[in-house]
Amino acid sequence: MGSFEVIGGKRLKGEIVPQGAKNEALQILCAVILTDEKVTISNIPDILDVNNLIDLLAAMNVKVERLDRHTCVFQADDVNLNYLRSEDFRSRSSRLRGSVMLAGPMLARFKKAFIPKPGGDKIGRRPLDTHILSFEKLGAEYVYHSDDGFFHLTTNGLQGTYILLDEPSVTGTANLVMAAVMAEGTTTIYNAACEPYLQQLCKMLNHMGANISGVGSNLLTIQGVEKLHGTEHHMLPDMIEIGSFIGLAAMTQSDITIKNVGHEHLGVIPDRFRQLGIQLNVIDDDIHIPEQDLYEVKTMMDGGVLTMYDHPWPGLTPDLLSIILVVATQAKGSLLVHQKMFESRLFFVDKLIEMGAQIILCDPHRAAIIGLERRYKLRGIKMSSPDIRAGVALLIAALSAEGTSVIQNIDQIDRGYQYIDQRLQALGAEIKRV
Ligand SMILES: CC(=O)N[C@H]1[C@@H](OP(=O)(O)OP(=O)(O)OC[C@H]2O[C@@H](n3ccc(=O)[nH]c3=O)[C@H](O)[C@@H]2O)O[C@H](CO)[C@@H](O)[C@@H]1O
Ligand SMILES: C=C(OP(=O)(O)O)C(=O)O
Repeated sequence: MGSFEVIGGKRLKGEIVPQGAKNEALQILCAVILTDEKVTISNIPDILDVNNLIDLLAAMNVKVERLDRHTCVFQADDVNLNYLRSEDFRSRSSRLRGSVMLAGPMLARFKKAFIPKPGGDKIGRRPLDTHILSFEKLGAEYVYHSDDGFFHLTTNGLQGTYILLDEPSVTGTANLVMAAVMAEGTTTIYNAACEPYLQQLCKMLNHMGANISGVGSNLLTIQGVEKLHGTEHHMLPDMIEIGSFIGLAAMTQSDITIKNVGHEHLGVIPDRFRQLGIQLNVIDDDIHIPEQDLYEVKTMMDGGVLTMYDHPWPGLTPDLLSIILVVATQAKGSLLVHQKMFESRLFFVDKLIEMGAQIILCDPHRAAIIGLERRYKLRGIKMSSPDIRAGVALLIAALSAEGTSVIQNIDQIDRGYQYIDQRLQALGAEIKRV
């Protein structure tokens, strides 16, 4: 597996264009199975997870025509149902989390689905209960095969009903919505996740002939339709990449403009970075981060230490907490990061501590960061990327550090960040793939 060698301490300068959104892409690509007509998707990020899902669709016998690296035409008019019980399907599905969302469309269109153990970040327990219980409420039956970890789902026909989700799972809501669009009657989903990824999915499904209302809220009403047809869909910019670039600019004292960010879809993200004291200028649809010597973390109104925690949309996504944490290491002031959703996502702070950061890992969910105020730089070290966002947080730390760092296991970063070494080189970073 490859590594990045980074010589840190350089200020960067220039413009960067965010890729299409990874987590939107994973939902949208699964939705192409809902019709036998052509679906054209553009602004597809050229990243490992998404390319693995495209290959998986092709292995299911979905026709895939790549017009360019970011645009594909899909046609699921001859899906190979037998393939879904194969070892190859199991092995390909286990490479990414998003593969789990093939189940909803399969149930809707073919009345059966297989869910092998999905892959994705190892950041804590990631149960599938919300997915399976929702399918059951729509009228599917399941058998769990403990020998190979497959869920096998079948139905005689899905029936719309009222479903109160036990938690607003992102992929669980997407799976349920895709199952319900062709169910008989009305499905009401309360406590639905409503991230921009899901808003985009619902928008695309409505263009395909679905009847979903309440989009953007946690109460979705879906009138089942008999058939969906082809459409065209353009992916939003990746809000997690945008947040990562804001953090990168601040931490490396760089002057960076992030182009075409889709500001109206970023929710609280810009304000969370402003609370860290980072100056952001929104110019048209770009975000400009000027070179800043120091940023000072705000306190609570009563003077207490600021806490940043994750929360389902429109709260702060957990996927940006690792980035926020690394940026706080050089701030003036202190921050408490509380990662509520995942219990194994903060252990990478060991590496930051080894680099010289002042962090106290209070427990698996909470880390207190005492900003260094740039009194001294972090030191470059050899480290390994445990998951996608910790990987990028460590990369940001390495770019700001004194000396050379080596980051191993960069497949984790390539899962979600497109051509990241080349795009950082274009900003003046000294990074190479070794
Ligand atoms: C492919 C994809 O889209 N992955 C994203 C998706 O994963 P994914 O859809 O797998 O994550 P879920 O939304 O299901 O939940 C993630 C974890 O948080 C817990 N949980 C969830 C909601 C809640 O209110 N309270 C709570 O504790 C769940 O029990 C679970 O352990 O959403 C996560 C949460 O935004 C993101 O980190 C992932 O990047
Ligand atoms: C956790 C993430 O991804 P996945 O759900 O694909 O593992 C992420 O994108 O931060």
